[in-house]
Amino acid sequence: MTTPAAVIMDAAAYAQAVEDAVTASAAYYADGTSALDDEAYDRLVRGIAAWEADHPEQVLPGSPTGKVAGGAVEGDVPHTVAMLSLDNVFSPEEFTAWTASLARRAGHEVERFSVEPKLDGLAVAARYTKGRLERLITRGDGTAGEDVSHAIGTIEGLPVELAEPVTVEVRGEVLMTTAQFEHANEVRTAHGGQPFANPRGASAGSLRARERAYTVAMTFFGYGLLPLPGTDTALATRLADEAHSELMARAAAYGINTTATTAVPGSTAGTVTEVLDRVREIAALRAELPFGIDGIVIKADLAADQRAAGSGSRAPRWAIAYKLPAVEKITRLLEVEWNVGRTGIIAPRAVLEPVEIDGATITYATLHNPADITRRDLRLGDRVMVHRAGDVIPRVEAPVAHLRTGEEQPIVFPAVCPRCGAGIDTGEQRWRCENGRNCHLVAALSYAAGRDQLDIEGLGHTRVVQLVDAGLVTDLADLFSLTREQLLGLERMGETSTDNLLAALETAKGRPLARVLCALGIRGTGRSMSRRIARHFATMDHIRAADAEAMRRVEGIGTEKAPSIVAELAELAPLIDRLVAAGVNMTEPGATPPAPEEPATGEQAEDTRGGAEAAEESPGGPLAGMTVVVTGAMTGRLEKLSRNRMNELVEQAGGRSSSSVSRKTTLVVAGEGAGSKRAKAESLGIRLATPEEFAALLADHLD
Ligand SMILES: NC(=O)c1ccc[n+]([C@@H]2O[C@H](COP(=O)([O-])OP(=O)(O)OC[C@H]3O[C@@H](n4cnc5c(N)ncnc54)[C@H](O)[C@@H]3O)[C@@H](O)[C@H]2O)c1
Ligand SMILES: [Zn+2]
Repeated sequence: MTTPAAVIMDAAAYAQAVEDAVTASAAYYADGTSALDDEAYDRLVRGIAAWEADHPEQVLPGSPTGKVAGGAVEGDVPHTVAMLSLDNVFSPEEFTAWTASLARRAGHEVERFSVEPKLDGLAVAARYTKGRLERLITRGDGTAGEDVSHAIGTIEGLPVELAEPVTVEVRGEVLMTTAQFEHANEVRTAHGGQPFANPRGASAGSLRARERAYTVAMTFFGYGLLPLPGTDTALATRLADEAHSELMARAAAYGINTTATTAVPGSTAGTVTEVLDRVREIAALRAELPFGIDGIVIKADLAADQRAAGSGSRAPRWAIAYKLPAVEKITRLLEVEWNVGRTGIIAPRAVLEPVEIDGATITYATLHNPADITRRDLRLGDRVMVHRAGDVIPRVEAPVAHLRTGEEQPIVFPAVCPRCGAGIDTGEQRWRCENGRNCHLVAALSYAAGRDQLDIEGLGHTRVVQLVDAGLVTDLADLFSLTREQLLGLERMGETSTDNLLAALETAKGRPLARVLCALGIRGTGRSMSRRIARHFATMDHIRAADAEAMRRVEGIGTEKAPSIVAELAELAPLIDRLVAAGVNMTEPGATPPAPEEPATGEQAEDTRGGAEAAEESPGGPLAGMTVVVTGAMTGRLEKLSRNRMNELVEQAGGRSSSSVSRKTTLVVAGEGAGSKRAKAESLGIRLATPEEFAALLADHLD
């Protein structure tokens, strides 16, 4: 699994690629503000390397290939021994091939490897004189680094004073744990700064920053220990001769933090198989680690093997990075959705421009909670760093703030529960619908009682909440078994309102099947779909008897929707049974059930389908075969009818209701103030009717 290379066509594209890579690299090491994610950067550098292999005479001196930090970083403090990068392998095969070349250089099979996580931060050298930390230097270009001694004392795991008064250089990685990163961005944005895109960038930026009004914590993990000019001879000899694993134990004894304190401690292995087993173990733990790793570093453990293998100018030959797939990608934040969970927690979710991370296409990512959005200063349209490791739900790490265009928009937080419309308890970090666990039920019942469904007068949102809170109603059917006594027992429920509500419930039982079906709130079936299903099947029994195939005969129901509707109806069976028992109407006025299907195949099946449709419409009423659009204000007999009721009427009269005028439209009912739809109908030569004319046409269907 090697990152594919960018394709470079000519010298001009090559020069541009070199410039882009160096710019990205400089930003990456300086303060973590590269415009590219690692995968994009690696692809670019591979493209550069491929082009250079074909055009060796045209290699530009500024090329990043073969250099530590891509040649983009400089320093003025010379390193005693070069601080190199690492070569990479991406598969067991590549790793095995590397051990073969290592054996050739060492003159024998290497029999002891050290295996450590490859920590994703930045390398530093810490110089201790007589046990005191005196100087901290970045890797720089490998030969000289930058003095960052101002950070001494702010890095956990890198003590100012060692447990022994030794003069040594400790090398290791400075990084931010996930918690440190979150905190750093919080502090930073609170000080008016822009958030860092990811922990690696945050540690690079924070380590180099001087004279900030605040300090943020970072963590150090040592992975190297070597003598300095002032080291006493006996110790220097031991440091030169000890195995890597022994040096790590020594560093830990001095008080330096190492991977030994983590869930993925460095270990040794005797064979390639053992190494690969350990690689798999570490990789499997990656998603749960409190810090980022981007691979596993395998080193020849014994000093003699290391010496025999030697080093190149960019990387040692005795160590290799077994790279793991990238877990971070930059993409765009398109939208924020607010979902209400089972317990009423209202959780934001990021809708992303689809991005592939480690083989999976990511479209959604968690945003934890509203405070998190504020803390990260996220905006709609932001380029964001998305993190996904293993099966853990992808998360938005942070905005890539330096890529902002100014077009980004603030994220609007909901003022009421997006599901049931109740107030939101914003007292905690995680917002919660005031209806808590009842949110779903309240939303479902309020919807069912709504004007376009069962139209139960007197059963508004507040009343629903009251009934649910009192435990009187746990589903739709319970509404119809409410007693007078129960209702009278509720607060603010007098005799009159009780009687009115009971009467309204009685009326609701007689609503057409389409509305009852709609009240059930089956996913993907709104008002018009419910009407079509009800008209097609005529009775609830026919609907329930339908399999996916039969369901698909309803206009507008495709292969995906049909089985899900059938399955949901099956789930609702007990509820529907109880509604039937309560006396709720389960037939659609004016509709006739479909003729029983004759088994048919191929073209014949199509014919049967056409026949079924024709049969559905033929009993049809005055609007049979017509597609009707209603627009403008209704008057006369139609004045009080909602648009939904109008559409319902159209369909009861055998027509199809539509909301937009097209060539398929056969009639436009244009009331007062009908604007563009009327104009369009006129331009297309479509028949127009006034509300009065239409009422006359529908006389039989108006009550
Ligand atoms: N996004 C960008 O714009 C951009 C630019 C430049 C580089 N990069 C990324 O940086 C990487 C190359 O950087 P690099 O040169 O620092 O090399 P590297 O990160 O691939 O490997 C070398 C480094 O690994 C670190 N390391 C972690 N754990 C270690 C351990 N246990 N033992 C030894 N070393 C350990 C050390 O810091 C060492 O310097 C690539 O993955 C590239 O994608 C990205
Ligand atoms: Zn709610």
